[in-house]
Amino acid sequence: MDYRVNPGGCLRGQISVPGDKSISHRVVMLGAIADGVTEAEGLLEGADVLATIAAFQSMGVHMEGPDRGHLRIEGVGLRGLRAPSDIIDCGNSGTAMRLLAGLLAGQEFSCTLTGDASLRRRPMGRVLAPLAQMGAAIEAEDGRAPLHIHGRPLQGIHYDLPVASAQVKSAILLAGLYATGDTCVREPAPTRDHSERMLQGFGQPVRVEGAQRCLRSAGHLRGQSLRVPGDISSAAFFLLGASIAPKSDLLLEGVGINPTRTGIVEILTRMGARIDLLRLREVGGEPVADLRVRYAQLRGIDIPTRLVPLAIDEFPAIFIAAAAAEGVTRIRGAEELRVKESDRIAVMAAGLRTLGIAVEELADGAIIHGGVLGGGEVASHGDHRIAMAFAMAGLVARESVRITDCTNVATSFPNFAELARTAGLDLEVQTS
Ligand SMILES: O=C(O)C1=C[C@@H](OP(=O)(O)O)[C@@H](O)[C@H](O)C1
Ligand SMILES: C=C(OP(=O)(O)O)C(=O)O
Repeated sequence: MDYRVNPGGCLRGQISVPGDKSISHRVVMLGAIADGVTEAEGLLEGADVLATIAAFQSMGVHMEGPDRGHLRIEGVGLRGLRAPSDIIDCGNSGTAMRLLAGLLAGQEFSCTLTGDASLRRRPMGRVLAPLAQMGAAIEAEDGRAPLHIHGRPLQGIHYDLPVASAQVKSAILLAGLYATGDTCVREPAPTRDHSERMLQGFGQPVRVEGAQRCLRSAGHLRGQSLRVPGDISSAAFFLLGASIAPKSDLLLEGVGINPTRTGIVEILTRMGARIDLLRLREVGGEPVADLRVRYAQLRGIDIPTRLVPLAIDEFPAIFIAAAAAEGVTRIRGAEELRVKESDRIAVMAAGLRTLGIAVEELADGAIIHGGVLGGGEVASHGDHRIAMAFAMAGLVARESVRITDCTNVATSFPNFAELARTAGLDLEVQTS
């Protein structure tokens, strides 16, 4: 499935983006192994989260939904999962695979996790190493999926994360629920803290000791009812589009603004964007606001490296903002982008060059020279965020932009095309 975006137009009105993907995965996981019922509202019904739901159903967890964002989970308790009937397919989702590896390492059964071609290329050694230190037995060729997990008793560890990764942190903390003693993870820089917040909400204390997060298993979790906030990583494409397209004025309702996720707001604001945070409130243990974004001429900046983990999924959008800005933008310290659903540095650089923008690719980032975007055909390489970022580039391109291989947009934002059209993007979905 391809997108074709015709130039012109602006983004206006009021929209709500779907539920947060990171939080949705976690509520399914914790709800499944909690005691009692968990009810989620506003859950993302994207393919990545559906893969996590199917994984727990195959391990004997009964769920109703998801139906219009509502999911009811009958928790089986920490020790209630059963050996899955088949190989677990995590699809395109790194979060599903890495968090499940931690959650399943201490079970009393064996299972296998696999995924699509993109996920089978991504590094899993980063979770296998700490889990092995905890006593896990996980076989994987060359540190890649499929992962063959042989459940074993685990013991807690103190682990210094070599990369700033919320997925690795979360995998270790989830394994810690099944381990004896304390499990502590130290991060080199702050990363999203949804696991820590949600564990607390389910009655499992997580201690914060400087850059270290520690837990000692309470032996059980308590089922919860919670509402999932809108995903700031999905809102990011609209923050981008409205910032670069003249006459835009858009309100995004109910977006999660957890400070470990708001790097995109800070980066765009530093570039000159006009973004207002309105009606600040708390939803499901997470801060939420309505975001108003209006057109503004953006300027190139040097992106502070401390903001990289706080905006890690927003770099495809940031590359487009930089291309549409006046002057030069430098991105450094972002080598993690090379091991996402695609090599996001290489794929963004190639796509921008196709549209006539000068980009110097660096091992850990890029230097982007803002200019006028032309039209052309850009390959998304099956990466949802690349597809949505280039769709927004179409607002300011001189000719139409065709983006190929956009099916995976459904992993994180199933109604993207429809919502973008509602807001004013001239986007056609082409299936051949
Ligand atoms: O924990 C999570 O839910 C996520 C963590 C990030 O990955 P890393 O931990 O690999 O940086 C992010 O890119 C991903 O989309 C979701
Ligand atoms: C990197 C992403 O997700 P995951 O690691 O879960 O595949 C993403 O959604 O941009």
